[in-house]
Amino acid sequence: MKRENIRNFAIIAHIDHGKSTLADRIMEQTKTVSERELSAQLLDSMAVEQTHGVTVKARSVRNFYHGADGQEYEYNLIDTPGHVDFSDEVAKSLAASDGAILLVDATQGVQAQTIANLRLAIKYNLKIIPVINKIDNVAADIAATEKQLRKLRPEFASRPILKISAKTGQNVHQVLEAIYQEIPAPTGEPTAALKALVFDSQYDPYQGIIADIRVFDGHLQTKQKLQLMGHDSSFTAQSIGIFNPDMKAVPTLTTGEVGYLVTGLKDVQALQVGETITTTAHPATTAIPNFKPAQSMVYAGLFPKGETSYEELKQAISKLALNDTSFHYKPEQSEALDAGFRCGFLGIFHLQIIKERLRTEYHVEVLTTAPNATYQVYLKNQQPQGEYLTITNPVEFPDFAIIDHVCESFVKAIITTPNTYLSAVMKLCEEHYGELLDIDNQQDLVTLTYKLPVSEIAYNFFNSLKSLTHGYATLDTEFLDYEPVDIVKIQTQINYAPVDALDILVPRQQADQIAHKLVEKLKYAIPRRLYPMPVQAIIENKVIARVDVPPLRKNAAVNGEQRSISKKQQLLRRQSLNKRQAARSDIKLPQSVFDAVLNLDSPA
Ligand SMILES: Nc1nc2c(ncn2[C@@H]2O[C@H](COP(=O)(O)OP(=O)(O)OP(=O)(O)O)[C@@H](O)[C@H]2O)c(=O)[nH]1
Repeated sequence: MKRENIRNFAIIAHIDHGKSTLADRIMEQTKTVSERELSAQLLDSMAVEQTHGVTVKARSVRNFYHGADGQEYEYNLIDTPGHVDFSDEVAKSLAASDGAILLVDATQGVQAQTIANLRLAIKYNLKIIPVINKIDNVAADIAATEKQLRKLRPEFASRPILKISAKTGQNVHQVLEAIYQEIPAPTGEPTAALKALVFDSQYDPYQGIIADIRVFDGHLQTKQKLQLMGHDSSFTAQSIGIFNPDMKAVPTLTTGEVGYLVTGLKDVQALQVGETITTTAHPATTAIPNFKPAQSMVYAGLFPKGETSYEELKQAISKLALNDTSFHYKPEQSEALDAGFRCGFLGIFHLQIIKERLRTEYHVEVLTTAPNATYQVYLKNQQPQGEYLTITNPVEFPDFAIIDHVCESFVKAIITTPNTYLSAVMKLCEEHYGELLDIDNQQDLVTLTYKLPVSEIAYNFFNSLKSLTHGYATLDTEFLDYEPVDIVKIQTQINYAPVDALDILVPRQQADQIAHKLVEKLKYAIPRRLYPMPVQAIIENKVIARVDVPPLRKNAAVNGEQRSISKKQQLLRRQSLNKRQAARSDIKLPQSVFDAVLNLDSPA
């Protein structure tokens, strides 16, 4: 296909506004797939996507469209996820696109994620086509949605705004026409040295790393010797192809085209998303400017559970990380849970999705510890001045006696909510030490901008926000800066043995209250033994709270039964023997224990 007739575009929208449905309709109307094949949403093929009904991974599909101008066009469509926790995926899709269809659900109007995605598209300099979806729905308020959209950007004020139903296919042909008319053809030099951007990748046990690429300059052929810009290592293009929507091999990918490259590389670290590929024979001189991978907001420990071994978890995690650039990991050794990984996520929902993907795609079971934010710890008499420790794991939090001060990451939280829930949302933010930065009214919607400590939103904030607003509010976060906070560590001992995996960092003001709640929750979460087990919460070497996990059977020493002294002594000896054997080593903690820490906000 000649370059002038290629269009690379993404569909961006708020969650559930209909991106995947529109992608399906486009594939159907361009005859990429038949109606029958579309019975299941094709692009959301991952098991976890089908269970949740959301798109987690971006997908690219090549379609051919016969325009009303008589020409044939190659449409490379990239489906993107809409959840706030996956904005990194959206960024990757946009880095490979020249234009974006901004889809807005007429029953819901403009939402926070519509605005956040629009911001990203503008950052990548994309041509944006605003489209109103779900016009067939009886609850659709097309006029109001159009009014909101027109206010979003000066260029939307007077341009035509398409109104479609992705479900019925009504007016979808107008979108197909607008794509070649409005989105520019890719630029680039077909005769220049090869420059291809890796915008996604996955791991195949037989074929190694398969990279999703866009060719920016030159062309790529099978069996070509390739290298990464800035690296010495080289590899051969085992095969190249396109998604149609399944993988289909092609001999060449030329300037502007999107497709896949089978690298044969078996080391999952060998190729990172965002890198530029060139040929060893005629290497390009400069790399394609990289997009910035998102910073991890929350960290949690992932440990093998049940039948899963450490090695299996390691394999699964490294392959998954290749496929998800916003997921980071490093090995961790816990006294209570043994060998595992410290992992960084964009948010709690991201953590849940990773956990499920590990289970459904890699068949490994994991235990996750309570998530925490990142802290910068400045020590007393620190040499050289201004140096700090970066703490992503509460276990590594230094002794309070040597700490000078601690800084925590803060985010800008942009919350869009219907007006009716405004006061409830503001109350929630204030309870979480939020500082109101901005408030913006758009008809029935209010967009609140708060500065919030990450630790406050790392736990239940998102769930509370959703339940307060019956699911209507949206949350988008952006890293701001580190600021001083007064943080202490709560350590937990079960049966006098410290359980490092239960360490949590909390604001000093709330520490006592949290310590009491924690032991109360643990009392019911820890599996019982034949003898009572004390659970203690310790802050700065002082026991702040204590409960006893009741024994499975009554204690020989305290039950009121009439027994001979020698019988009681015998029982007591046996119990104390049990206790000594049990202390430290064999406290097996189920996931419910860590969930208890996670749900400290809810009543005991
Ligand atoms: N009535 C009506 N429903 C639609 C239309 N388009 C999509 N839907 C429905 O809206 C829901 C969400 O659609 P999806 O296409 O999965 O939305 P999405 O934006 O891809 O969602 P995520 O991948 O989770 O971000 C589904 O139940 C669709 O059937 C439409 O034009 N009309």
